[in-house]
Amino acid sequence: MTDTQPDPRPDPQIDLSSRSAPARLAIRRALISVSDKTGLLDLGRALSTHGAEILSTGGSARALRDAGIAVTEIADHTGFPEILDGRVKTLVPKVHGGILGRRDLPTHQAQMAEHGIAPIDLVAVNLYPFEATVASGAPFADCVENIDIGGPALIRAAAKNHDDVTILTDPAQYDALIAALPDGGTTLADRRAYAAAAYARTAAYDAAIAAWFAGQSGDTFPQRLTLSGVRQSRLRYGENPHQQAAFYTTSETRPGVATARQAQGKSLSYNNLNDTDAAFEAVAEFGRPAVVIVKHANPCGVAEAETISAAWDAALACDPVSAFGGIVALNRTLNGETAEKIAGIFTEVIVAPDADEAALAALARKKNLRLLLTGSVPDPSVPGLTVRSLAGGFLAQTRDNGRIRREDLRVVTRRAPTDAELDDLLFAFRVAKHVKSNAVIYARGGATVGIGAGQMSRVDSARIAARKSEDAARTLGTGPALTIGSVAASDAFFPFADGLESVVAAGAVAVIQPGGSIRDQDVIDAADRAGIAMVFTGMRHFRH
Ligand SMILES: NC(=O)c1ncn([C@@H]2O[C@H](COP(=O)(O)O)[C@@H](O)[C@H]2O)c1NC=O
Repeated sequence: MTDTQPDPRPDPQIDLSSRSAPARLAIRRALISVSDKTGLLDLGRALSTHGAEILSTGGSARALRDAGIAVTEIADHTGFPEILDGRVKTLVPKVHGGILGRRDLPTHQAQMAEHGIAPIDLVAVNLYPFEATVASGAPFADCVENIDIGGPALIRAAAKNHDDVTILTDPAQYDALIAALPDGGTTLADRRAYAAAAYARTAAYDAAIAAWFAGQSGDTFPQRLTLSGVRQSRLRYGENPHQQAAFYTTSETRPGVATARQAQGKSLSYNNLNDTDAAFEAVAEFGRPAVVIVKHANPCGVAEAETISAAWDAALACDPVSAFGGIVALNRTLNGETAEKIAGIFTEVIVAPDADEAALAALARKKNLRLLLTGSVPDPSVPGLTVRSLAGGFLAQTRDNGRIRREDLRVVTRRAPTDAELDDLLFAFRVAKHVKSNAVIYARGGATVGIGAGQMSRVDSARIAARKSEDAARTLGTGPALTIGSVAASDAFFPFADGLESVVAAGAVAVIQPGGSIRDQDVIDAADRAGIAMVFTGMRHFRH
């Protein structure tokens, strides 16, 4: 569940002696104007029971009245009708004066009395569903009409005058408010927490509107970009125990860690979330049943096969030592047979679109193992933005949704790859996209047999991948390293022939790489001398 409640505990650093605000604020008059009517009747009933007069706008007033709760239409209170199809309902001095007038200032009190303005002690507002309207693909005019004007004005006014006014912006806050009524109302600490949540809400709302407008004119990188998220959980710690962390979700509905249902297991850590995201994005690249095992955000085994169980076997065989304590992502429903096998080694997280009954039963014994079910798999070709912070700012870029197909490849060597080699080359290059640079991948038969990740030299990545393949062959007792006769993928071009010569030395018989180096011809000549096939993709997949 989304963790939207403001933390009502006062921050010890904050001076709560604020002017003459009472310890508890009794609510004599409340203004309710909500689009999302969830919890409205419970709130209205509780306020009414505790003697509050309720003012309310059209639809909210109707719902309250229909439930038998006493309510005054805002138009009757202000003496001014709701006009312009609801564009002006509460934007009148009698409402905003009642919210903004300071109770501790005699001048404010005198002016309020002079103009017949009654104080409003609580404002409960949630906004026109702009984000949901946009997400539904509604026409431009409908989206514009769903930009709430009066609501944010009420929220901002009430939050500003939090000394005297309680502001609720989310039905999830109603229970706490209802519980505070018998105690005499909200505390100043409560109201400050609600005010913080209120400004965060209007900021996020305006950020969504700004992003939508920028998107309408095709501007992916507007002059000012506001990131907005809702805290889904506080994490026990960050990447390391001395770091604090929390998980925020955005409005993006891409299937993955943010939208998944956790079917079992301990709570997810910062590293779990990061690695699971990496694993699930990688496994989504493949059309056939596929498994990706990730350690420290890098795949240590990837395979596709006729069945998900066979894909697991092949992915594990790539590097069974590193797979210990890994994150396992599947692009098909987890079945009992595969679940039994995965549970056979220590696994931190399994993420899959779904799991059948047998799988759930098989994993139930492993109480700590986290199982995330996402419903579907993300589409790797869908565009989107990714961001990363750095000192003094953040970098934004479009998601790497590049996908190389067979027809994009250019054969640059005398020998052309066979059909089977082409399949493996494309497979290996898709894996390379999800391995930190410099990445060199060896693959055969739809499975990785050696992964070299994150090295400063491409030659080192090639050698490390080959050595790991030898280690795996030794561990599994399968004879010589499986790189012999494999294909190799490089995420970026070989700047010199030495990288290519390394993969040839490891036994690769076909290579896929972007090309584009000024020394491409040296690399092609080396490939021809070795009698291997090589294709250029024209697309690089750096990943940092
Ligand atoms: N225009 C106004 O003065 C105004 N005052 C409040 N609203 C919004 O009207 C909605 C509630 O309307 P109703 O109670 O009629 O269902 C709320 O989402 C509230 O944010 C307004 N609508 C939009 O701007």
